[in-house]
Amino acid sequence: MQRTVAVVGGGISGLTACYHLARSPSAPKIILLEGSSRLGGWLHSTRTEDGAVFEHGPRGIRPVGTVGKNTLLMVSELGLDADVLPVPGDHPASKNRYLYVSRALHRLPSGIGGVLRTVPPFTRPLLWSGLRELAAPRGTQPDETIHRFVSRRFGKELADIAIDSLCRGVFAGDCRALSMRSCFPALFEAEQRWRSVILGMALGGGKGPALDSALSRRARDERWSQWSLRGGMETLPEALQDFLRRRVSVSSSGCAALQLCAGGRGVWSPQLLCAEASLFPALAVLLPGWAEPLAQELRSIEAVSVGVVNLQYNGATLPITGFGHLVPSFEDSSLLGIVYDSVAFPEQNGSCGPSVRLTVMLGGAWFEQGFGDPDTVPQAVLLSRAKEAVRAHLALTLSLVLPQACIPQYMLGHWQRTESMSRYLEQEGLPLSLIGASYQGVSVNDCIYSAKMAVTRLLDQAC
Ligand SMILES: Cc1cc2nc3c(=O)[nH]c(=O)nc-3n(C[C@H](O)[C@H](O)[C@H](O)COP(=O)(O)OP(=O)(O)OC[C@H]3O[C@@H](n4cnc5c(N)ncnc54)[C@H](O)[C@@H]3O)c2cc1C
Ligand SMILES: C=Cc1c2[nH]c(c1C)Cc1[nH]c(c(CCC(=O)O)c1C)Cc1[nH]c(c(C)c1CCC(=O)O)Cc1[nH]c(c(C)c1C=C)C2
Repeated sequence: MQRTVAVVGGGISGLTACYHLARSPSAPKIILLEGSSRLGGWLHSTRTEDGAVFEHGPRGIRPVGTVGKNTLLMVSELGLDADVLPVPGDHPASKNRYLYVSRALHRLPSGIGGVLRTVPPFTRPLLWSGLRELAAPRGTQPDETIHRFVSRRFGKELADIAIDSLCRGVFAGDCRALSMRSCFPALFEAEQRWRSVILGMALGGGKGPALDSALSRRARDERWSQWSLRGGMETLPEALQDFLRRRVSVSSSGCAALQLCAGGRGVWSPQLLCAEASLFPALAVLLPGWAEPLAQELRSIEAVSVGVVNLQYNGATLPITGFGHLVPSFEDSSLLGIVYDSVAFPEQNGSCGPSVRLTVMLGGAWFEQGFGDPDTVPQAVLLSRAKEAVRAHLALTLSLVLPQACIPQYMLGHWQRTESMSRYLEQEGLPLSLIGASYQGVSVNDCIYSAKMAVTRLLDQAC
């Protein structure tokens, strides 16, 4: 009898799981249960009548590493090569990233010169931090906050300014609470294996699986820092949806409860990012009472809200060019940073003549402190905060759109939580896999790769 696999959640993780299930030679019957009226989750692009694109969630994907190549391979298989908008290595959006410190924008140092000289806002050359790292002893803790790890190895100034900002620009989170082991596993392991992160990065980096495609070779040759798609990131879930038509039954009535029946199998892709920080309880409540140990672990995975404000300034020009700028928490905790979308992807500006498109990211781990309850904060408050920041940082005035978002937070001990959930599923013999941004990486690449791996394991078990 043909097996049935249920995939819960039609974000990029769930759609990728369906894609690999449908392509398998022993494809099961696939049911996709989605709780909203559209598929794609956070890959959501608003396209205006004049052709401008505004992203609600991710706006660029990195092409590097196993996970980056894997995504480009899927993009190629879906026939999207011609839609890819690359940002090559010599583009200003690849070379220039800024920090807003002491009410001024500072370009982050790059190249040998940048490392040897003192570059503000830092008070000594970054070379000093590198030498300190090479001499620092190996850590002894099973897990550590990112801030502690970096202070111990590279010094406090780098942790306070650069790492604080980096964590806000990737996790919208606080590096004093996030786990090094779970957020940056490759760096954590480099220290364990080689004693030094720098040595580990230089000497380590074993070969991953062969996932090359013409697109990933082009990305390597042209040193792309990131890529998007002409019609916006939502083009990817749309292409997956086209592929899955007639291969998958989609139900948009969502999933109200999960029950095991004899011989049943399920791949669970929970709701991972939502407007509020309470998404994991959402999956936890679907579980039957007897799976309380799993529900408890799920409830303890936190997430933060991000106010995403898209702005378009017609006829304006930016005073600087680059990817964007980040604001460290000591400068302004509730303003995370501003992405200069029109610099990286001018093709998405639309036909209204020259314009500047920006995305202001607000809140994150500091949302409640800065704006109150994400459920009730008036959009006008976020909009005016965003416009004010653009005026103060970039001397531009005017406006458009705004949605909200959430990013899961890997706090200390996250690795134990994920291991304990896997052990529980194995011990109980539960036919379930947990995939998506709350477990093994928040990037689109991570979600796509972990969905593929879960399907491979599930199909292997069946053989
Ligand atoms: C503002 C923002 C910026 C980002 N920027 C980047 C970036 O630049 N680069 C990058 O790589 N990544 C970025 N990310 C991260 C990345 O976009 C997400 O981690 C990823 O899209 C998560 O995909 P997912 O499928 O796991 O979850 P989601 O996209 O949240 O999808 C989950 C799906 O499950 C559905 N669902 C929920 N509950 C139920 C239920 N009970 N029954 C059925 N269905 C249900 C939801 O409606 C949704 O469709 C960003 C995220 C945000 C929010
Ligand atoms: C200001 C807030 C945010 C900005 N982007 C995100 C937030 C919360 C979300 C995000 N950004 C990236 C990822 C994926 C990470 C990956 O592993 O691929 C996610 C979930 C990419 C990214 N953005 C910045 C960095 C340093 C990275 C890591 C990869 C890379 O080096 O490209 C920096 C950055 N993010 C934002 C701004 C304004 C900014 C720096 C100028 C917006």
